[in-house]
Amino acid sequence: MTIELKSMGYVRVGSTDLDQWRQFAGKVLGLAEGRGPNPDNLYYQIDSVSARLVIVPSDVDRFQTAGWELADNQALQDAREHLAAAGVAFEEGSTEECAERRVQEFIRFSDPWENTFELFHGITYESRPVVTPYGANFVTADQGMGHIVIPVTDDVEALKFYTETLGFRLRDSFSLPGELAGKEPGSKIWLRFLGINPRHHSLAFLPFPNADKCVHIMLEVDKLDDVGRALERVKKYNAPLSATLGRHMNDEMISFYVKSPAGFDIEFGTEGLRVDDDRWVARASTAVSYWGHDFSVKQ
Ligand SMILES: Cc1ccc(O)c(O)c1CC[C@@H]1C(=O)CC[C@]2(C)C(=O)CC[C@@H]12
Ligand SMILES: [Fe+2]
Repeated sequence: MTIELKSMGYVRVGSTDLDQWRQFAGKVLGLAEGRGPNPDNLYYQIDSVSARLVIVPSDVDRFQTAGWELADNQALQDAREHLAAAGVAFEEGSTEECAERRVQEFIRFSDPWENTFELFHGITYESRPVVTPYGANFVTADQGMGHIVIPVTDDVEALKFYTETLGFRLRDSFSLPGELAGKEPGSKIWLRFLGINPRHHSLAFLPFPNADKCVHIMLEVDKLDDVGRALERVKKYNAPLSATLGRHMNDEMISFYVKSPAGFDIEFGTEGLRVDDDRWVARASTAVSYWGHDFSVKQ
């Protein structure tokens, strides 16, 4: 028995200044503001799902959690048994918390590096088509909301945890010099890219500590023009660019990175690779990008 995650379903972020997020999510990223049960929160849609990105008032600006989607109640029950057998503690989401996430049921757990995630089923979706502010169409459906990169401190244990315990599949690896993590010169640490659906990676981990529990979240649109338009809005609204436009080697995504009000980056891209698990073999990329992605612009 293994957990069968379907996709990344939603992301929740704490904010000290919701107006900053209103401008960033609505005007810079071009997400559609929706409605939800708590009038104090901001709810964003990128497709028919009621609430993909939720901004919650908080005394700290930070990533809170992401929800991973399971097929149904039976799959969530299997996941509870699997986590219990693996010795991973979890909590049940309350009725109010489920209503707030617009899901039928969820559980919450932490990985060994204090990254908190949720597993859910039964997300709600809206009858009216979503109309985003600048007309971009986001690539979701079987590929989910996008991908997330999180920090871990032990890449060997993290690969075991995310593949054996949570059922992610290894899609690509990229090495960095061990010195970056205080290891001996000449050693390597591994950035691992893991998938659960045709999206090349839904989760990646960076093998060194980061005070923020999120390095970046990637959102994908279906046209290069909408990446270009978003990049123009980054400049127009003076949002801090973290990396220039480029094309990644492993998933072939053309993207740029912009700093969100929570401190982590949003990667905004297009043309990400779809993979077929029956044919895919895990590879090891030898560069971050074919071209571009200059991270030295980061302030
Ligand atoms: C290498 C790579 C391929 C596809 C991606 O979607 C993707 O986000 C990345 C990683 C980019 C990554 C980063 O976000 C933060 C700074 C990083 C860790 C580096 O120092 C090298 C790779 C960079
Ligand atoms: Fe990424």
